[in-house]
Amino acid sequence: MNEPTDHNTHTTPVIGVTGGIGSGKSAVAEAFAERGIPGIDADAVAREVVMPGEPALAAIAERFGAGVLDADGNLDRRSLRARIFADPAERRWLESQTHPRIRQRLQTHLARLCRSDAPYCLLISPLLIESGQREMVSRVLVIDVPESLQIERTLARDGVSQEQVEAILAAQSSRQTRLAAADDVIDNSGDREMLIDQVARLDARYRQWAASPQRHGYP
Ligand SMILES: CC(C)(COP(=O)(O)OP(=O)(O)OC[C@H]1O[C@@H](n2cnc3c(N)ncnc32)[C@H](O)[C@@H]1O)[C@@H](O)C(=O)NCCC(=O)NCCS
Ligand SMILES: Nc1ncnc2c1ncn2[C@@H]1O[C@H](COP(=O)(O)OP(=O)(O)OP(=O)(O)O)[C@@H](O)[C@H]1O
Repeated sequence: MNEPTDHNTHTTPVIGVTGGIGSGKSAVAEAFAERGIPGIDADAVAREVVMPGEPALAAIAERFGAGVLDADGNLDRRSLRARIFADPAERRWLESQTHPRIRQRLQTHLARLCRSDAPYCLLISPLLIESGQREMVSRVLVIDVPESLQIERTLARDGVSQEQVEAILAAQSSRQTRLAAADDVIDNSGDREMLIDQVARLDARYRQWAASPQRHGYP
């Protein structure tokens, strides 16, 4: 197992896709995938590191008690979600357990993904800027929507209360902070067709950029 661990060893450039809860990251990733661009989703990797048998799950059960596990020993995500978004100190503790492991696995997944034939690939993460994952990518694509729309779309999608969505939003970077870190922005306040059009335009630019010998500046 000699997986490269440094992002500089990847031959395929990685674009970080970020945005707050319900901004449309998955929808954007799907539109890129339809154009042949693969991606790895940090939320999916975050689920891997708390599977039964993983050290992070044992640490969580020790800290929060067996009440955060279901009858089969799986993480009760709803229960943990309620606890960590009600208490920033508990959230920071959870992140101290999970984020280093998530980062490490993302490196492994990216190393594999970036040996594929794709011209470039994506790292899709809600906390790209907040969690140090920024270092793993060559540029940052922010999916931008007003907070009111984030809340509206998340409420329509998930069985969560408005209060909980607002608590999750409060735990994430502000819209301004995210936009300040952006190399590129997709405005996802319109319909899906508008989203797909923006992805098509960006994909054309990214392909040109990825093929350029020095990959600096804007394509
Ligand atoms: C608290 C948990 C169990 C809730 O699980 P649940 O299935 O309900 O939500 P899911 O994991 O799909 O996350 C949904 C959204 O919540 C937001 N979110 C999740 N964790 C965090 C966090 N630590 N800080 C801010 N927002 C977060 C993100 O926008 C994410 O897309 C889970 O989110 C978790 O383990 N979080 C800690 C790991 C983490 O930071 N993951 C974020 C990706 S690196
Ligand atoms: N342009 C759009 N028009 C209408 N609905 C949309 C649009 N883009 C995304 N949605 C819907 O809004 C919800 C949130 O989008 P999506 O799941 O892609 O966001 P996300 O950023 O991946 O969220 P999370 O961080 O919570 O995983 C989904 O139900 C999705 O189908």
